[in-house]
Amino acid sequence: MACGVVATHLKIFPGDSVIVKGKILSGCQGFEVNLGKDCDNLVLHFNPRFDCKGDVNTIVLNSRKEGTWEEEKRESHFPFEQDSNTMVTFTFDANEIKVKLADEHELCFPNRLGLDNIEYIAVDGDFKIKVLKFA
Ligand SMILES: C=CCO[C@@H]1O[C@H](CO)[C@@H](O[C@@H]2O[C@H](CO)[C@H](O)[C@H](OCc3cn(-c4n[nH]c(N)n4)nn3)[C@H]2O)[C@H](O)[C@H]1NC(C)=O
Repeated sequence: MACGVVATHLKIFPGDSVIVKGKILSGCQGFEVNLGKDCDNLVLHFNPRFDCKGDVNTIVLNSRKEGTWEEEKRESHFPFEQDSNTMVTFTFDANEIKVKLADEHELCFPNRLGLDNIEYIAVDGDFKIKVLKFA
């Protein structure tokens, strides 16, 4: 997997959104967007998998607390194509993170860590980030 982009010391509060735009590389096995406090405390690990770790065309979502993965959620709605551009919007709320995919489909993931702000974002995998926008 490519070594991606990391942004720290952010001040993302409830009601704020992060828009990630980029290109899914040809032959992509998977990519991930991680949001949270730091790399070991993630309120959301968003991990579309084309074909890796036993998953095919599945979005794996999870949280990570003090370096330990918690219970995964899986989403079979998979509007991603290799060698194409995509956009994902993450809207942070005190109780959950709303994820809007490029086809307007929305997912929700609980704010299990109870974070009242997000200061860390990391994008990694077979993905070339083009835009990281805060709204
Ligand atoms: C079936 C038996 C065991 O279950 C498998 O267990 C794997 C290992 O935990 C799961 O894969 C991990 O799933 C995680 C999300 O739950 C992550 O996607 C993880 O890859 C990313 C990753 C980040 N990090 C990491 N280490 N340190 C930091 N900061 N980040 N380590 N791995 C994957 O390696 C994998 O998703 C899971 N599969 C199922 C079906 O549950």
